[in-house]
Amino acid sequence: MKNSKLSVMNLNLYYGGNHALKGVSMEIRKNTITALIGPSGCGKSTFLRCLNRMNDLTEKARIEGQILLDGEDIYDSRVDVTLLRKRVGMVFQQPAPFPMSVYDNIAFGPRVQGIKDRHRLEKIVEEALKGAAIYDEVKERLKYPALGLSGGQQQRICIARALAAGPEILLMDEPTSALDPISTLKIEELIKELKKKYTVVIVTHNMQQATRISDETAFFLDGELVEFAPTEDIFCRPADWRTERYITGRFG
Ligand SMILES: Nc1ncnc2c1ncn2[C@@H]1O[C@H](COP(=O)(O)OP(=O)(O)OP(=O)(O)O)[C@@H](O)[C@H]1O
Repeated sequence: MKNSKLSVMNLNLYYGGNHALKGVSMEIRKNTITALIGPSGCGKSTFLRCLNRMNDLTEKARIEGQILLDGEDIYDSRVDVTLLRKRVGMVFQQPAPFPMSVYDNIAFGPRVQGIKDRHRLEKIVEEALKGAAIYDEVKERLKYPALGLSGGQQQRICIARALAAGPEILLMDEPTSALDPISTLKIEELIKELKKKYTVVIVTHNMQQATRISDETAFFLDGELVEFAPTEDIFCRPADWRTERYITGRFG
């Protein structure tokens, strides 16, 4: 497919005897926002974690199928998983900055990568904070503890931390579910801005959020990808009766 960033082909995932993803295939296009929706336990987070091999950390998770990133299999044994996770960054539900200053939070990853030069680090931190639309709010407070910021600001610090690694794809697992409506809207605006540079895949329980920000929506049910289509089609003219029941609030 033209502009494909990630191609997922017949992906199955088992947690021991629990078949959590069932033959999922999907093309995720570059510079788009893809929303993953579906009832609790349908496999959204599991699917998201497959995209940067976070499930490798779960001992009993077994995967079959293929995921290609720019045409290359991310599960190939020669893949450097640390590098993969640099290319495919992740933002979680609970904003969880490290208990250190704003500056050190962002510089943490680059320092681990061996960048020591102060000017270079300063530039990376500034760029990442600007990219996460939080620079103006914290530029006078770079030495302050990140945990002293509001929840919405902390989440943008976490996004900045992900950006500092220089990713191509951002995976977001319900990034606004712990935030108030104003902070949520700010993060949504930011995500729409981020797609100019990055490819975004976001799990959300909030269907309005999916309609507000995503280009394409994937509806999961019981480990199966029921429907994957442009967001407008999913919400205005779903092809599958199960999608229709879900988006009209009749189950889930
Ligand atoms: N680490 C794990 N070990 C074992 N089973 C797991 C693990 N993580 C998820 N599961 C199981 O896999 C299935 C899918 O869970 P997953 O968390 O991916 O769903 P979800 O759609 O993201 O749910 P939610 O919306 O509640 O976060 C569920 O049956 C869940 O119990």
